[in-house]
Amino acid sequence: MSSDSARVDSQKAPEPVGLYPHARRVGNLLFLSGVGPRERGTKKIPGVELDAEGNIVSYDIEAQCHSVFRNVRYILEDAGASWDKLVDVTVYLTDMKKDFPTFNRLWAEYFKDNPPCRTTLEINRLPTPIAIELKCIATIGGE
Ligand SMILES: N/C(=C\C=C\C(=O)O)C(=O)O
Repeated sequence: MSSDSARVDSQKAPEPVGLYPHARRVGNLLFLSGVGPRERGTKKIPGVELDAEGNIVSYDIEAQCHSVFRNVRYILEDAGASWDKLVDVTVYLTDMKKDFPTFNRLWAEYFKDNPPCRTTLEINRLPTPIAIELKCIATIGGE
């Protein structure tokens, strides 16, 4: 890995599910790895009911949205950035038709009238049994 970026490992966000940091800083930009609605130190996913094989039986998208926004905030804060420094967010939903209206409403509540750029995509499956994952870029420092 190039040494001209600094690794960020959050102590509050959920543990990565593979070999990647929570974020990397390059100059005054902060690139976050994709993060979902999980809780650090537990396999529990807010609002999700799983069967014995770990397949999703049901989930509450509102609980997942609150959780994933909280995790993004944790990573930003542990990196020395903040929520209002987000500039670009890619949103992955596993069920656009069902979950987009709720997600879109909560997004507006979290960002009020100064939101970052956003791209929302539907994908078939995420690496963990979650319904939403965010990929974020923020600015940091240099002010
Ligand atoms: N970023 C990745 C997974 C994140 C999953 C989660 O936070 O639940 C990845 O595998 O690249």
